[in-house]
Amino acid sequence: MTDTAPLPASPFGLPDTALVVVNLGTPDAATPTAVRRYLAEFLHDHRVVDMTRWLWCPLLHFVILPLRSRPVAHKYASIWIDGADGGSPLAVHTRGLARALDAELPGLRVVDAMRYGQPSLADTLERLRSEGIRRFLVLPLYPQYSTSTTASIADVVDRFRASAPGCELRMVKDYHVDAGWVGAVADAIGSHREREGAGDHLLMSFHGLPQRFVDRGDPYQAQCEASAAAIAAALGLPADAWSLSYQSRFGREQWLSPSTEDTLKALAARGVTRVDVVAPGFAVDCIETLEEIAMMLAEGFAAQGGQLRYIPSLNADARHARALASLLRASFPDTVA
Ligand SMILES: C=CC1=C(C)c2cc3[nH]c(cc4nc(cc5[nH]c(cc1n2)c(C)c5CCC(=O)O)C(CCC(=O)O)=C4C)c(C)c3C=C
Ligand SMILES: [Fe+2]
Ligand SMILES: [Fe+2]
Repeated sequence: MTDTAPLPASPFGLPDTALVVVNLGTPDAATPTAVRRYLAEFLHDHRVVDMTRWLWCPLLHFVILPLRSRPVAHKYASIWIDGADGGSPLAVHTRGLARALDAELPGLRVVDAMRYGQPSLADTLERLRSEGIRRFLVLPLYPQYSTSTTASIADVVDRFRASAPGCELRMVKDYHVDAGWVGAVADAIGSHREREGAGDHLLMSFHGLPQRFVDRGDPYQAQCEASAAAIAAALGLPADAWSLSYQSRFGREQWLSPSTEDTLKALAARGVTRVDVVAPGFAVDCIETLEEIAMMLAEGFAAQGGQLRYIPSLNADARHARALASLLRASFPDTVA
């Protein structure tokens, strides 16, 4: 089949191919109960915490969930989006991006799904199959591949594939240096700099990962570095005008360094007062960007006499949808027109 050949239609004239846009997941309310339910599912995944269950389950159920659910619920409450179409920013923006992609890709049925929580990826695949979909394209909203995130989505896809003979499932692995995506991130940074004036330094902050994962072969760190270098090159930034750091450490073991917090302290100590922070690993805004960077780290930097300006994620921006649509056309030329 060529790039431009029409998709075979289902008996009802609807597309028989679905694009499932998958994100991590998020609580369905900013309450300790909902956060506990979400964290319990997330932190039970062996891809995320690989500690032996004998040790991890008691620690999770009797220490982490009781201690963490309430303060984390307060954090979610501080960023929650009100209104009929509201909710956790990660859910709201993921839904919005799926709608924007649906408009870009008329031959596909585009839906959003979550690895943890609702709408569950496993249930979504099953529902689509019951509605006649036989071909599935899966787009994890992680530009950089990690076993803790992308591979966990692949686990669900593999399980569904094994249970659904006759269905074809294909998945994007990563898009960390995809030219369209790099251009969209660079454009968003460029627009911010035009509007607000360029800061003295651009910090690209990525979600962290235990160092151990990288030591055993996870390509995540190398892909974050390649993404940051490509974005800086697209903006024409000299090496001393930007840096890369890792945020959102969880637990006590060694995570990737330098941390975003330490990097901001070092910049303040060097007399850098105006820092623009962007988070290119987060396709959409979430607790880690809106609460951790734009609220907590910004407050900490202000206390050191500086000004931190957070540049929002691409979210449901048309540039984002166009870049991902091109990526899908290039990745699946026989299916995406
Ligand atoms: C962008 C890529 C991500 C990687 C890699 C990643 C690894 C990773 N995360 C945790 C623990 C937590 N992460 C949490 C939130 C969270 N993580 C990502 C993305 C990546 N995580 C996103 C997009 C979010 C936001 C979710 C939202 O609802 O807005 C949380 C929950 C919040 C909290 O309790 O602080 C935890 C916990 C580990 C352990 C890990 C790698 C092993
Ligand atoms: Fe358990
Ligand atoms: Fe995380």
